Amino acid sequence: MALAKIVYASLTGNTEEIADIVAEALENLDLEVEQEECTQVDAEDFLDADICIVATYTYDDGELPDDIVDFYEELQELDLSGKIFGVVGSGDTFYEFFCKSVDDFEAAFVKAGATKGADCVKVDLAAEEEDIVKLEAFAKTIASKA
Ligand SMILES: Cc1cc2nc3c(=O)[nH]c(=O)nc-3n(C[C@H](O)[C@H](O)[C@H](O)COP(=O)(O)O)c2cc1C
Repeated sequence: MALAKIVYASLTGNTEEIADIVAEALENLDLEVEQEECTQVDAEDFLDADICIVATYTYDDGELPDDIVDFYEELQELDLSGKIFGVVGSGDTFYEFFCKSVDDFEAAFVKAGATKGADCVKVDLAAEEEDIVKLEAFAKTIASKA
């Protein structure tokens, strides 16, 4: 059974809920899923996974959350060739750099040599019905690549 690892950063819960939605959708597609908060893991834990997923919010003018910076820096040093990746996240369209951390993680995965398994999903604050549809489609597409 393919293993999907989801690593998330979340301050007020929106991104954790997004990670939960993706995890449940992947489990319903018969994948084994491990979900961890970003300070509890090392980026190299992705080496055990077939599918590597990051869920992150964006802070202060398009910055990465402090909690996930170490993970982000480690990630870029890895060789993740042969791995499938996907990135989802929450932001707020009020800000100029909406969900920029999602784009930053996409670039980090590409630098690490991973293959994009599905288009990123950016959610405005908490996931609503239309976002859940997008997140489930993300899970279905990425699962089909494993
Ligand atoms: C001080 C502050 C700065 C923020 N800066 C950005 C930003 O630059 N871009 C963005 O898309 N969202 C920004 N946000 C919005 C958060 O990313 C958004 O509230 C998100 O849902 C938080 O996710 P969480 O509930 O998982 O912590 C900011 C929020 C705060 C409080």
